[in-house]
Amino acid sequence: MSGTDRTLFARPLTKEAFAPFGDVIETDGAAHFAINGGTTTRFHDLAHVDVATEGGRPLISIFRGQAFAFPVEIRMMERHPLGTQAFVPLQPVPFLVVVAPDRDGRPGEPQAFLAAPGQGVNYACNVWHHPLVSLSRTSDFVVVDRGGEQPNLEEQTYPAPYSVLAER
Ligand SMILES: NC(=O)N[C@@H](O)C(=O)O
Ligand code: NI
Repeated sequence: MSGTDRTLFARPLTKEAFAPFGDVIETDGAAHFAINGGTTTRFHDLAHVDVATEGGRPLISIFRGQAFAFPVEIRMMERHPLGTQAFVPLQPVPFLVVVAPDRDGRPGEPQAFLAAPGQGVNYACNVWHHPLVSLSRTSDFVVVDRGGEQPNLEEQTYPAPYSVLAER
């Protein structure tokens, strides 16, 4: 954190840095092998999808996210206690990923990551995150998450907003 005490700088999204919050979905460094007679490469098992808790089922949806401009105000966070949630852009566009550790049932200080074109994310179960933040232009994302009858959305508002800047 730098600048005022509620200013964040987005840092590059990497598997290592994001590991406490979930998976980075990307071909770089992924296990892969040729299939279909060598005409296709399968980048295999890129994220841990967990949506079966309490009878949940996997949903595949498309979110069309409107573009935000920096500085991005982070006023609230949410989480999905019963399942993971993956976002994979359908076009090679950057987007902003904001997550936070849990602090006694509320989101702690947020961490901002800039997903590069070609990257996606999979939030682990019950991880605090900000709803989709597209950048540059309205973009479509394939979203894989949990369907079921039980409530699976918890939201918390920060006492004061954080402001995310693109970079130092
Ligand atoms: N609410 C909803 O379906 N979207 C959020 O979960 C989100 O993370 O964007
Ligand atoms: Ni969500």
